[in-house]
Amino acid sequence: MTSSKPLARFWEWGKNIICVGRNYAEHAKELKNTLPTEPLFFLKPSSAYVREGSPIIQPYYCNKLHHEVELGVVIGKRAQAVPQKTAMDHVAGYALCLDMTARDTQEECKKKGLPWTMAKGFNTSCPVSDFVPKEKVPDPHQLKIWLKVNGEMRQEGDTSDMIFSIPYIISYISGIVTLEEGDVILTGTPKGVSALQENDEIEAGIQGVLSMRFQVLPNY
Ligand SMILES: CC(=O)CC(=O)C(=O)O
Ligand SMILES: [Mg+2]
Repeated sequence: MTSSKPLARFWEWGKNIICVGRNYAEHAKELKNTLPTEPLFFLKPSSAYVREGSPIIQPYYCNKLHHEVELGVVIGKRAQAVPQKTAMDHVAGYALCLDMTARDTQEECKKKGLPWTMAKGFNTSCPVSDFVPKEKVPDPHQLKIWLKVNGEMRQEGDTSDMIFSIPYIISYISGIVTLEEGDVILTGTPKGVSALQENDEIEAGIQGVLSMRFQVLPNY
């Protein structure tokens, strides 16, 4: 197993950000989406990363910027078509991630049958926490993740509610896209996504593990 030490700065490596969508039934329901029969996934460029201390910038074309709090799984060892049984051997640790979404743009893309890159992959669309080595998380399917906006709770989810488990997701994705050390898989958001305003303060956390803060700024 590769040492988890260099992964403490996984967000600087220009690695893949792979996002699973509709992995919580209640969230799929709130957006009136159907439930997937296999993991639905899309990519963000690594320029989407932003760290605490820097703001989330609302894209100029977006009038409905949504937060989606998600558990990130950080890959520690190359995974190519791995079975579920050994999938967790490829995990180095975890991070809290936000899948920032230009919801109005995504709705337009869906209507026109276009890819979601402008809606999901813009600069600062992937705020991330510090890296948490897997030894510090006894069971990643028993974590409470939450997000507040200006002190008000908007999202409270439990990773036990994920439709597809982490080993299943790794096995499925790695059969299509080879996963490399430093790649991150965002595992989908629980219910409670909502629109943000300029200057809103976001605080999000994994209960008992860590929390992080970000401010939303306009693009000018
Ligand atoms: C409908 C979405 O935007 C999918 C997604 O990113 C999620 O469920 O998380
Ligand atoms: Mg998402």
